[in-house]
Amino acid sequence: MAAGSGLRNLLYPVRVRLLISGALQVFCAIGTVLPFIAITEVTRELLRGGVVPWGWVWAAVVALVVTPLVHSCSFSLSFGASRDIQYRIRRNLVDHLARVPLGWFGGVTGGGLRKLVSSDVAALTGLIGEAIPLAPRFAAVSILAISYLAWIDPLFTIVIALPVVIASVLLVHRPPVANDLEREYRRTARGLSERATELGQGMAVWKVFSGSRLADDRFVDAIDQHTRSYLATERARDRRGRLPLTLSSWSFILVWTTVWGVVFVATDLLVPADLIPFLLMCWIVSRAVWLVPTLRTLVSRSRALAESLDRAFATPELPTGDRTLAARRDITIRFAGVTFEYNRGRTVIDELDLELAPGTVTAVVGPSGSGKSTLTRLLPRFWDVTGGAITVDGVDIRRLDPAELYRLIGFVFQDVRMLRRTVADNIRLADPTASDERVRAAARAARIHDRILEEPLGYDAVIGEHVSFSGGEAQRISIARAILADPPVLVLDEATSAADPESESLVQDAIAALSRDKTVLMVAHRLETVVNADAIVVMESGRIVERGTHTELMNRGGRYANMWRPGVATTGAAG
Ligand SMILES: Nc1ncnc2c1ncn2[C@@H]1O[C@H](COP(=O)(O)OP(=O)(O)OP(=O)(O)O)[C@@H](O)[C@H]1O
Repeated sequence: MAAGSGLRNLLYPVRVRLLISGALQVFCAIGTVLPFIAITEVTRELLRGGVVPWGWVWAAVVALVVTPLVHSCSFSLSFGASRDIQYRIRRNLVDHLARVPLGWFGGVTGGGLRKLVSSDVAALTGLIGEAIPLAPRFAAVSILAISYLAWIDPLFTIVIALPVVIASVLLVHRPPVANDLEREYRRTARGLSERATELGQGMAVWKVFSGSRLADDRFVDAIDQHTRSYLATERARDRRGRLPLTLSSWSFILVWTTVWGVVFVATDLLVPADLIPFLLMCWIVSRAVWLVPTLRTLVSRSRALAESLDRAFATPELPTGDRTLAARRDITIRFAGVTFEYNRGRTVIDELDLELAPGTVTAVVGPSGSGKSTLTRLLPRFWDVTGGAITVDGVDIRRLDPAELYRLIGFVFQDVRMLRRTVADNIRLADPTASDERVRAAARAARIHDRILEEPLGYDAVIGEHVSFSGGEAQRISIARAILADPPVLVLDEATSAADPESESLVQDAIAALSRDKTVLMVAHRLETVVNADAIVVMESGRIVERGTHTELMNRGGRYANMWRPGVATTGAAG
C-alpha cells in the first residue's frame, strides 16, 4: 500500500473475494428468512383447511442445512482476504518504517507503534473479515422480511414498522456532541495506552525516586481523563439511546403488533391467519432498527482505522539515492555548512564545517546541549541536515544507497539495543553469514569473549532469556558487532556513566581495537579519552569554537584548556 492510500485502495486487491463473500451472505439472508416464511405458509394453508404444502417444508429444511455451509464458505473467503490485507499492511508498514528517519523512532512511544502495527491492523482486518460481509446479510434479512410482510398486508406492515422507523431516525440523528465525545474517548484511550507504556518502561525510576508513589502524575491524570470521558460518553449514549432502544425492543414490538393485530382483526382489516407472520417476524423487524446505525458505524470505524494507518504511511521517508562508492577504506567525510534544527526556528547545528581525514580520530567536546550527539547522528542519517551537506568522498550522503552508507559508517551509541536472539546472532547482525570463528575473534577483540564463555550456553545463550548483560558488557557486545562489520568510518558516542574501573578499562580496550585503522568521529564525555585524538573540536551552541590537537589547544589556553581546570570537567564542561 502506498503512502496516502485510503480504504478503497486498501480493499481493491481483495475486492472480488469480498464481493463474492457478501453475495454469499445475501444468499444466507434468504436462508434465514425462508424458514419463517415456510412456517407462515404452512400454518396459513392448514388454517384454511388445505393439505400440508410439502414444498415449503422442504425449502425450510434445505435452507436450515445449506445456510451454515454457505456462511462458512463466505467467511473463509473474507477471512482469507483479511489475512492477505493484514500481511500486506504489516509488511508495507515495516518496509515504510525502515525508510523513515531513524530519529523518528525516538519521537514515537512503543505503545503508539505497537497499537498501530498490532491492534489497529488487527481491528481493520477484523472489520474486513467479519463486519463487511455481514453487513449485506443484515440488510438483506431486514429488506426480505419487511418486503414479505408488506406483500401480505402493506398497511399493517406500516403500522408495526412505525416504532422502528422512529427509533432509527432518533438513533441516526444523534446530536453532534456525540461525535465530539467519542473523539475525546478515543483520544483519552490512546493517551492512557501511551502513558501506561511509558510508566512500564520507567517503573524502576519511579520506584526509586518517588518513594511510596508508584505512579506518575501523568499516568494518574490519563486514568482520570479516560474515566471521565468514558462515563460522559456512556451517559450520553444512555440518554440518547433510551427512547429508541425501548421503541425497538423485541418485547415492545411484540406487544405493539399484538395490540394493533387485535384492532385490525376486530375491524376486519386483517384475517387472523395473516397475523402469524407478523408475530413470527417481530424479532427481525425489531433488529432492523440497527441497520442504518450499524452500517454508519462500520464505515466510520473502517475509515478511522484506515486514516490512522494512512498517517503512519504519510511519515516522510528519507529520500535515498543509489550511488555506491569504490570499495576503498581511505574515504573522507566532510560536513560543509551543515545546519540542523529539530523544530523550525531553533538551530541546533549552525553552519558547521568539519572534515574527517581518512584514518584519523576526531573527538567532539563541549558543554551539555551544545549539539555533539546531534552532530554525530546526522552522519548515519538519524535526521537529514536542514542546510548544507554531509559528503562521503564528495558524494552527498542523501544520494548514497542506504545499504552503502551503513556499510561505510558504523555506529556505537550509549543506548545499546540487544535483540532477543543468541549472543552469536547479536554479534552477527551486520553480517549474518559470518563464521563462528569470525564471531569469536570479534568478541575476543571486544574483550567480551571470556564473559560469554562464563554462560553455560556460551554463544548460544539467548539474550534476555538465558543471560542478561551489564551496561558495560552490552556495550562490548555492540563493539564486537561493529568490529565484525568492519566499516571504514565509525561514529562513537562514548558512555557518559563510567562503569566500574575494570569494566571501563575493558570498554576502552575494545574501543581501541575497534577504532584501529578507521576514521572515527567520537563524542567524548570524559576529557581523558580525547588526549590522543588526532583532532579535537570544541562545540558551543551548535558551532565549532576551537579545533586542534590536545597540545595545541592546551597551549592556546582557551575554552578547551579551561575545561581541564579542576572541577570544570566534572560539572559537565565536557558533556
Ligand atoms: N529529538 C530531539 N528533538 C528536539 N530537540 C532535541 C532532540 N534531541 C536533542 N535536542 C535538543 O538539541 C540540543 C542539542 O542536543 P544534543 O543532545 O545534540 O547535545 P549534546 O551536546 O550531545 O548534549 P549532552 O552532552 O548533554 O548529551 C539540545 O538543546 C537538545 O534539547
